[in-house]
Amino acid sequence: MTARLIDGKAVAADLRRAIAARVATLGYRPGLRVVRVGEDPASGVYVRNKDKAAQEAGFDSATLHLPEATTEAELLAVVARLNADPAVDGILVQLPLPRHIRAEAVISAVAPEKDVDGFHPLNAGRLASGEPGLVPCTPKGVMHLLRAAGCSLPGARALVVGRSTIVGRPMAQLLLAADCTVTIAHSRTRDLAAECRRAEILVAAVGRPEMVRGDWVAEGATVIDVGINRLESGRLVGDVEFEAACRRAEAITPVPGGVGPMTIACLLENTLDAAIARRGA
Ligand SMILES: Nc1nc2c(c(=O)[nH]1)N[C@@H](CN(C=O)c1ccc(C(=O)N[C@@H](CCC(=O)O)C(=O)O)cc1)CN2
Repeated sequence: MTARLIDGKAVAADLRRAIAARVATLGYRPGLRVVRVGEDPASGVYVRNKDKAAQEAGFDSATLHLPEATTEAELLAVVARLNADPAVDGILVQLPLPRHIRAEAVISAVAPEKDVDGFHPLNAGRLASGEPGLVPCTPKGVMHLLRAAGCSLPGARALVVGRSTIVGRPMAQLLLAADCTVTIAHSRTRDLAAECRRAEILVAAVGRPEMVRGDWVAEGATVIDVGINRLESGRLVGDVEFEAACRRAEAITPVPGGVGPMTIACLLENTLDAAIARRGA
């Protein structure tokens, strides 16, 4: 079997077009502010791409780039100002932050109704309770991809490899909300290979290059690779051994061009939802 590729670029482009069309019907431009602290080069690329996508969709978007030496108190003051600004519908603080700033303190300081990353504990709690709220962009994007790929979710055995608060946990909650039978695997899981081989839907979000071996993939599985790892050669690879997995999976996301583009499209979707919730349609 050679797996069908799930084209994240195309699905993201469709979603972005639909969002732009909806924005054009509003009597205002949804406001997005992305805060970047320091000089992490990858963050620089992601923040630029977010700003560009937001502008293209008709948002009022801007990036606040603060120096590496910004203190936690200074960053919290910036967040407080954005919370109070009526022109701002969505606030995103790009991660990772410099080591001297506690990410949890900053995430908790963002007003939950403007938390377009969906990382605030209130939004995490809403997701866990099955209540409506803002949902983290990467797992939300994965759900769009599974649906676009025609994957049948109710009752499916889904395995999420990784338990981060940003991807693994919300991913498991979203799959559960879609009636999958969900397992979360992590660094202490015994016999990860056996767990993977049982999965009809396998979501890898561990951040370790090609850790999920091709022969761990069940015949006919749908494989979603959330990992984006840059090797010393400069090549980007996912968390799944792609070529070997393609021989067993029915459908698979590539890296790049799979989940990554969906993260940005879903940021726009969250910002549009936050704007409509605050200001109306
Ligand atoms: N506040 C946040 N910080 C971070 C998040 C997040 O959702 N919120 N996620 C990641 C980085 N990220 C967005 O911020 C992101 C990563 C990758 C991509 C993407 O499109 N990747 C491309 C490849 C890009 C390349 O060549 O390097 C792809 O997969 O095709 C988009 C967004 C951490 N921080």
